[in-house]
Amino acid sequence: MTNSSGKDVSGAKKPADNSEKEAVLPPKSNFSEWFNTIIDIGKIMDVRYPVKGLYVWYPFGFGIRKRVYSIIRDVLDNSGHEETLFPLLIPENEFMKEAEHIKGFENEVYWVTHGGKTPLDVNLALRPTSETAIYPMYKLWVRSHADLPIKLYQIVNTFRYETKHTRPLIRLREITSFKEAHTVHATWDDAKAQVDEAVLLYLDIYRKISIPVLVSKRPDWDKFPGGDYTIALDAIMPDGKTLQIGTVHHLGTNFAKTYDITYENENGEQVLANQTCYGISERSIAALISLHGDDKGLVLPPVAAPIQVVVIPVLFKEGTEKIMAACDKVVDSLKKEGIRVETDASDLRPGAKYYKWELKGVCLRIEIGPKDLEKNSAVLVRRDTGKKEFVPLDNIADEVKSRLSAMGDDLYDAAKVRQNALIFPCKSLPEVKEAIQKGVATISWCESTECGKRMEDEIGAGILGIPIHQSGDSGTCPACGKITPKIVYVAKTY
Ligand SMILES: Nc1ncnc2c1ncn2[C@@H]1O[C@H](COS(=O)(=O)NC(=O)[C@@H](N)CS)[C@@H](O)[C@H]1O
Ligand SMILES: [Zn+2]
Repeated sequence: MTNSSGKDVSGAKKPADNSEKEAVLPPKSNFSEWFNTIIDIGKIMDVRYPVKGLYVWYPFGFGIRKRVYSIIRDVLDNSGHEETLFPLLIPENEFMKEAEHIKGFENEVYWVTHGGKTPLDVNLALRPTSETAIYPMYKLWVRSHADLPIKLYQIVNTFRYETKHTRPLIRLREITSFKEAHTVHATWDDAKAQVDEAVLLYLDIYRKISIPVLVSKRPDWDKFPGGDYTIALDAIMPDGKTLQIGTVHHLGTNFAKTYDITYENENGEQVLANQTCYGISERSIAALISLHGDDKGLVLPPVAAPIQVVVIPVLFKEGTEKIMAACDKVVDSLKKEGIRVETDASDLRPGAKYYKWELKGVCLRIEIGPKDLEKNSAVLVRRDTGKKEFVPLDNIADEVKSRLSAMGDDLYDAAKVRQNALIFPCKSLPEVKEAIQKGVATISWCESTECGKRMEDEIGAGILGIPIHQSGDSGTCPACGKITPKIVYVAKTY
């Protein structure tokens, strides 16, 4: 792609024409290459869009997103939240209130300065997150105690001029699937209760898509700009680095002061409101793909799989009609149960079919051949374990349903075992340094900033957070030797 002066601006890899062979998936042990390849050949996102940090959803990948985000919507809608939509463009004067007081996003924000050839009288920011779009409206909406709490969320695209290495699903400049909730409360404690609820809701969402997470309080120097404190959910990726896949921020009255959000209490006084905000992005999909995938490709929990079952007729010269009729009957009975099922009647060899559908993470494969028909049975193969079973055709729908529901739990349990195997309790900083090459270290910390910063400098990695569930056993802070009951996670992060 070239710009008006003929300069090649694509910067992306040359478009692969159809003749180019599909890339071969490397083993998952080479995680970085595995991830980049599966995003491409698994038809999740097309990374060739000619703007750095912006990517295109393939329909298959979008099918995964659609299911994950319908789970997010269900959990939020069933916990007193209402979905809405605020504008994308934010006037400079409102945005700069945040920049003066809170210094959050002024280095990451994109600006719109013209309408066509006409310079705008006020520059407009593309929302990097929507506090500065929403809170001037909250100021208009919040008059009295009776207006509280407000619990709204939106699922929008946001824009951040990320200067670190951009990657599809993990670090984008256009975050295409940014679910942001913004709540308003009468007191600091009410907002704290909302933070606690939001953490539980996020745990529920991630449990539903079989993702185990670490929950911790970010150190003060790493909290959300303008927040009182941040609770974060991190997934341990297969390479041992952590990916922040959700954050919940207690904002105190900081933004209410900046945007003058006050309510009249029972005594007729004007009181500053307390707020929270909490976000999830397409990193949720990155974690889903990364934690469950294997050397053969995607492994998708049934709730997120665009195709849950593929029926494969094993055809020979004769008996084709009978086999196809049996396959159609199976497909009908599964569709009646709301199961997402396809038949692969293509002329690919069976082995090539297995490869194709395993790559796409289809949860269950059903094979029906002449011998199966004679026994009125079919072969069922689970994608996660590869386990092969013969099941009677008569109640195939129940057989499939029971395996699909077991698979979601089994995927979670297996991922939880892998996560725990990547957490290394340490007693000294050299041990931590070694442990974070493989996963997440735990170490005692007296919680003083000075010790925390010293530890980070010596380790060459950041304190990820203070686990919200602490064992309570005491240890000694490796920086000052003080006895402390607090342990922290230390990890390399995305
Ligand atoms: N460049 C990015 N690409 C993809 N996801 C991102 C990016 N930046 C942040 N996220 C995700 O978005 C979540 C929320 O972002 S945030 O900055 O922590 N929090 C906020 O913006 C608050 N306003 C809550 S919505 C993060 O936890 C992270 O999972
Ligand atoms: Zn200390």
